[in-house]
Amino acid sequence: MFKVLVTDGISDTGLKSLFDHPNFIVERQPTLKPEELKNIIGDYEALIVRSQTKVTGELLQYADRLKVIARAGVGVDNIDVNAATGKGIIVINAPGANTIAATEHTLAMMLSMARMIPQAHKKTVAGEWDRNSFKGVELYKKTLGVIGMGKIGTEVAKRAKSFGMNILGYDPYLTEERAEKLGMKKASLDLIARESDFITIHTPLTNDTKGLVNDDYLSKTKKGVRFVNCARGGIIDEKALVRAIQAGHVAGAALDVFEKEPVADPELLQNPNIIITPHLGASTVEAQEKVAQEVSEEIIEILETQSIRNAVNMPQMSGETQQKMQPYLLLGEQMGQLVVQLLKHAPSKIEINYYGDLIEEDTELLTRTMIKGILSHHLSDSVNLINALHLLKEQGVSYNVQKNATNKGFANYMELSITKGLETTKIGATVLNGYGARIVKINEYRIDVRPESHLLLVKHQDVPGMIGKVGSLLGDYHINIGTMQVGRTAVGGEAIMMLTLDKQITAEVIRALTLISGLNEAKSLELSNVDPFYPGRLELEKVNK
Ligand SMILES: NC(=O)C1=CN([C@@H]2O[C@H](COP(=O)(O)OP(=O)(O)OC[C@H]3O[C@@H](n4cnc5c(N)ncnc54)[C@H](O)[C@@H]3O)[C@@H](O)[C@H]2O)C=CC1
Ligand SMILES: O=C(O)C(=O)COP(=O)(O)O
Repeated sequence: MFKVLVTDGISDTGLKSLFDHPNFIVERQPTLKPEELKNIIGDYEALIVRSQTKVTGELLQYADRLKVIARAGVGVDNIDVNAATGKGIIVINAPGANTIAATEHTLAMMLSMARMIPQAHKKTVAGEWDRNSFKGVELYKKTLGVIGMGKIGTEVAKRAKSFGMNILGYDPYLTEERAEKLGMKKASLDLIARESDFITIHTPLTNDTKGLVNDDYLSKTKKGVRFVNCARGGIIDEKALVRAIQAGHVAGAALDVFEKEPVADPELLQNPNIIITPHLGASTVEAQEKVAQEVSEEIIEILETQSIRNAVNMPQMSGETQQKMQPYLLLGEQMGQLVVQLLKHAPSKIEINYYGDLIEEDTELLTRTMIKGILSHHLSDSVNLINALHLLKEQGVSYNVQKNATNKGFANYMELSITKGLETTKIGATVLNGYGARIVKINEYRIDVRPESHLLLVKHQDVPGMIGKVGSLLGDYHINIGTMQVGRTAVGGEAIMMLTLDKQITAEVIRALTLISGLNEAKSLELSNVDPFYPGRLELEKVNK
């Protein structure tokens, strides 16, 4: 049974899949104080929030069972994603589910500001029929500057075009071609300042965007410009905005989001040229159902089948890439598990090299699987694909990943080496088309072994009779050998034997093996379960059965 805590106002209809699921208990606590939340968070596997609940690092210290934090919306700035990552907690959101709601709210705010509808409404319902104070401006033939041309910015631009506006867009990812297709112009921030009659913000709040619209930027804008912010408070410096409005340079602002919510600053609340809504951009019936439905379904998928779609703290992969990469992901973790058992110590340095077809792929997740495999030997279950890199940094282990144009004789090949002091161990592996995963190199020895749960590595003198002696001793202990491979670098020197066994070998058998004359070392190597958070892990397990 999984327990899900829902704070903030989340749509009941959207939560239906969780309510209906026999393995989930959903509890709603919409009015908790931070202290109260701290006291109960330890009971839940999943937490669903909107923008109101602050999921701080301190709160997460109490979240011992928490596996998923779901943001029923887009912005995750109310969640300490770093702290969640450190604890291996997946943070998901519902990108796109409230795009239309936020878009329409932006246009509603722009039109309301242009025609002073809230101000006129207030006066009229108070009994005054004032037809002189509210002469607005038209959007037609005006220039709209859109800062942030992502999902919402793009939809705003499309709709503003239908009002006959000229659109300028700024976004580091906006290309000339896409701008042209949308019938708008790609512009710099300065050009937007110089030419826009309206400027609307649609970026996340980041270190780059915090205070993006400040005194300096405002001083570059056209006199009479009007601002809309339905993205995040803090992107526009509120004090600077008020100064520019009071100076008569900025004609007005329509704000849905604030540096501090709820907003209490009288300079904003009582300014006749500023219209305000209480963070309502996503508040439509449709958007609220959709965000809640998307995160509910994803929570079920993550906790029941361990597959992830919209994690904020995990590299994203298309379904097609996931399918292609699945065998490598499992092999990567197994390489990590093996290499650390060979080194016997926790490493201080990790080197990963990709060759052949793999250099064309996004290998970030694959790298994480190797690191997870290495770290889990000493840190066990506390490591997963979410926190692997974070924990590595915490342990002070350096890592380096390289993609190489050569192919090392295989269509794809990956090599993982780890170092502690002067000692380095290395595993090379490939996925053979039609035959599956193979370990093809251990340190300097070439081998060809399918990774299985129980492995035995023997180092011995390259002399006749060694294979027979090892085989017969294992037989005496009723240990069945699945496969066996030998490798050597020079005839008559040291050689290795890698065996796959049907069961784990005991310390007693290892001791008996080391008594064989000519046998230098015997080592049991164990491969455990794969990470529960692989994308498509279940399919992967089917493939490997
Ligand atoms: N008021 C409300 O209730 C709502 C607010 N939002 C907020 O709206 C914002 C945009 O949401 P989406 O369009 O869904 O996100 P998105 O991720 O699709 O788009 C964000 C865009 O901002 C761009 N960007 C990032 N840094 C930038 C910079 N320094 N300068 C210019 N562009 C930059 C990105 O390249 C991206 O294209 C988010 O902050 C989100 O939290 C979203 C929904 C509702
Ligand atoms: O999705 C977003 O980023 C929003 O800002 C919406 O916030 P809310 O869910 O309405 O508290």
